[in-house]
Amino acid sequence: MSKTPVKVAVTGAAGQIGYSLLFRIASGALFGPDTPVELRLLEITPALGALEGVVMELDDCAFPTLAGVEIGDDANTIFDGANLALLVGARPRTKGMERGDLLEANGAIFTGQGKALNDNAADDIRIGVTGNPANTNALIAMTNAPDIPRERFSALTRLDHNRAISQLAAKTGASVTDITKMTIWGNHSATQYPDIFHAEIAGKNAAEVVGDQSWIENDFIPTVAKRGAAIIEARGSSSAASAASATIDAARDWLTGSKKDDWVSMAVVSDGSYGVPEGLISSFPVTTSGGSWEIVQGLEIDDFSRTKIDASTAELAEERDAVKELGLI
Ligand SMILES: NC(=O)C1=CN([C@@H]2O[C@H](COP(=O)(O)OP(=O)(O)OC[C@H]3O[C@@H](n4cnc5c(N)ncnc54)[C@H](O)[C@@H]3O)[C@@H](O)[C@H]2O)C=CC1
Ligand SMILES: O=C([O-])CC(=O)C(=O)O
Repeated sequence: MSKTPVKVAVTGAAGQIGYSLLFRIASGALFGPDTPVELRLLEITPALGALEGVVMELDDCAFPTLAGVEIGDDANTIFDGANLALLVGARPRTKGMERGDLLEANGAIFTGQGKALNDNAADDIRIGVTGNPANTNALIAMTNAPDIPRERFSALTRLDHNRAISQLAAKTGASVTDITKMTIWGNHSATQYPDIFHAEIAGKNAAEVVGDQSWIENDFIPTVAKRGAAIIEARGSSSAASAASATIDAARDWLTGSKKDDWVSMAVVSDGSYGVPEGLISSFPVTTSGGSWEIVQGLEIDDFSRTKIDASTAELAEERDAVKELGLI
């Protein structure tokens, strides 16, 4: 293992997601056992003490793939030379809050971080945004990083994608590995549209296998879309280990490629495909390869799906207008 380490920057590293995410990255879950990783961890100043404790634990794991750790509260320093930036740091919502409530509180973080990435990251930088409201935070960071190609930014809807696969597997008795071509459209919010009309279970159309439109509309879609709130209700704090796992899945597939005859859901900048307004960061079915993605084309969208996609992208347009109003983009 003599390769140059991949520099992975993680923000909000002392938070709950960070506590799961860092150990998985350090142990090779993202780049495999033969690629050393340097972690570059950003936190706000008051959390640096706690972050030092996390670094002590990372040291204590003696991970063969962990080549070094740098911590700090200055984004310019931490993003210096980063090849991958996972922007997790943001205030999570608590009971009773909707994601919209976080727009102002968290949006401001992403202007500064977008600029710092623009000025300091490596030329091959890829940026994944997990911190909520993830799509609009990614839009803010992208807009504030004019020198970084727009397709290098994505927001996390892989957790929703994984949740949708899990729910469909439970309903049909299929194994999660039999389920392919799941799609999350739109915003990582309660308006998202988990779509099984193009999904397959062991090669058969998933909606036909289920054969129950009422379950799709009244059970599956709301369960997936409101899963984050259900976890907050049950746990008293928002999903963390599953969010970290999805953050890894998303980055790994982006960099190493999606599986043959399958696709993944990623929120990426719209080129107008499927009527999603150009420039919004919206979730699509995408295939990936070597750090690039392509929106899957040619899927038939019926009236039911059209209405759902339009509702979620209308919410994204409203969020974009709100952050424009706040001067963040
Ligand atoms: N997209 C998705 O699927 C999911 C997103 N999330 C979101 O991820 C974010 C993080 O969640 P948790 O780790 O549970 O929250 P947390 O509150 O445990 O940790 C957040 C950390 O971010 C840090 N932070 C705040 N401002 C920062 C800044 N300017 N720079 C660097 N670090 C900063 C805080 O000090 C804190 O340690 C939240 O916005 C949450 O809503 C959570 C679950 C799923
Ligand atoms: O719902 C929340 O606030 C946390 C989150 O994004 C999720 O679990 O999907």
